[in-house]
Amino acid sequence: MTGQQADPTKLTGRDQGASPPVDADDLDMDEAIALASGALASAAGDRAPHSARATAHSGEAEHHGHQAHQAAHADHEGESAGSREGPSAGSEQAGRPSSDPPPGHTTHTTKQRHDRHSATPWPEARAIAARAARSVSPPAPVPVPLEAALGLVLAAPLTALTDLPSFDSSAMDGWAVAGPGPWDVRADGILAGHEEPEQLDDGEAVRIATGARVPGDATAVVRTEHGRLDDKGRLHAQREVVPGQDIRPRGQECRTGDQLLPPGTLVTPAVLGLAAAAGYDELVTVPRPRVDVLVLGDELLTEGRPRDGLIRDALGPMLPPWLRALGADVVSSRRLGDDAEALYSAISTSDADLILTTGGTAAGPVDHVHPTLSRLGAELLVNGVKVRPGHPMLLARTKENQHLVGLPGNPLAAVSGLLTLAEPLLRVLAGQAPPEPYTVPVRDAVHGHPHDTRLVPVVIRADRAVPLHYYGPAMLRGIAGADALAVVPPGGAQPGQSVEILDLPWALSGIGVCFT
Ligand SMILES: Nc1nc2c(c(=O)[nH]1)N[C@H]1C(S)=C(S)[C@@H](COP(=O)(O)OP(=O)(O)OC[C@H]3O[C@@H](n4cnc5c(N)ncnc54)[C@H](O)[C@@H]3O)O[C@H]1N2
Ligand code: MOO
Repeated sequence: MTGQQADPTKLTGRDQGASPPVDADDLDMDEAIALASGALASAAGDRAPHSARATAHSGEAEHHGHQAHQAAHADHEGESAGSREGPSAGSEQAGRPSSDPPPGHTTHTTKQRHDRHSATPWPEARAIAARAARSVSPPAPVPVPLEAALGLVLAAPLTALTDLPSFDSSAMDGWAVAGPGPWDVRADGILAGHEEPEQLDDGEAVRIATGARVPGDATAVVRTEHGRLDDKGRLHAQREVVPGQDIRPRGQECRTGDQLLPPGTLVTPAVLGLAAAAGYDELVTVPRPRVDVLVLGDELLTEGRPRDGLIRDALGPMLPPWLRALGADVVSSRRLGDDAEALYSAISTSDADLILTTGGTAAGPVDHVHPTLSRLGAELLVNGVKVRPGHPMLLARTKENQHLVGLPGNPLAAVSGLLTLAEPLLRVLAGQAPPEPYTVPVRDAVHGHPHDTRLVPVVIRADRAVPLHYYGPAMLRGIAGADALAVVPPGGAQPGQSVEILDLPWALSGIGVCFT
């Protein structure tokens, strides 16, 4: 990994030796119920945190366990009780499968809720997101000056506008020679950028610089260090001279009209260099998909320390640069609080290709995303995904050529939604080919969810994925030190088992390249 100084796999201070915090979503509701009813009593013996979760509604969970586990219990409880609902609502939830409507909820709300049975499997959710983007009418390609094209994708093949090299040129500093030596050396030399030099006759040589035009009839270039001038000023080669040596013939790299790169190529610094060499001043590119980010939640502060039950908005600072790294143009990023009208108005007036909301995807009293989509007549393409964290994420078509990805509010759950739904969609809209999937064996056992895929922050060390601690849905501590997310199948992964890896955009390319 580039530029990483600290090793996040090493624990320090009082965390030393602590086992990874149990994730808030280690169990699904059915298992929690079984635990609560004692059916899994023996399993609960060595999984104390889980049994604590099953009784979370009684308020005991917060007092179980120690150190890092305590934070995870709080999440556990939060997950089963609903992040903005009180303890009694929690106890309702903890006692029934998530597919059952809790008392007091309207049928409308119940239908909007995601449950495990209607949730989309993780690989399928990604495929649906990519397909949704392919259903959009492709935008007109735009010509962009070279200096603004980094990170965009070529909308047309990069075709050579010239032969490269465009003239026969010297590969070395030395003498251009004609015929066998020794050679009489002309008085004038030839530098790069000079006009066409005079022809050489057999037995003649001329001083030449690297990159300069080779005179017609020159048969080779003799490097400075391989030639010697005698006292009459004649040049002698000190090595055998092979015809054509150190001459770069015109068109060696390409001929005018050759395709140098196909459409869909990401414009990297090397592509900019090649394009310039091949004669381009601007490149025809796929316009960046335009994204509006809407951050929901009355509890969010934009500065200072958390206080009075308010917390810092972690997603406002995180999502725009991450989206840019995925090829998007973030047109706006706004905080709307928990205001259903403001959300309705922001979505209905947006002309972005993608609207990204954060928070408000669950069934709490101020979770307005589902009702608003329903009011807008949006088509839900994905309503919950079998992935932890982040299972309440959603994808909707809000109008022709416009989609909305609803990210759950828990920050790591939001990352999961970003990589599961927004990334495949944006890649297609941005004209990028999907990255070739690859797997890496995990170094340590990774705890899995019984039914769902789990995304776990990892660092790659010696060709092994090392799972990081602090991967609870509300935690960014793990992902902030990670190279990638490991895709852990239902049931978990054993040491040495290969799992798919989702790279984080900055881990390979470095921050300067990917965030322009
Ligand atoms: N009854 C149910 N409650 C919940 C369920 C469920 O299935 N049934 N799912 C839980 C899961 S899992 C998640 S994830 C969250 C998703 O909730 P929302 O998308 O509605 O998000 P909020 O309730 O608005 O927030 C959740 C949590 O995240 C914090 N948050 C929100 N925005 C930010 C931000 N920009 N920066 C930092 N933290 C943020 C918020 O304060 C809450 O703590 O729902 C569970 N509940
Ligand atoms: O636990 Mo949720 O799955 O935080 O997204």
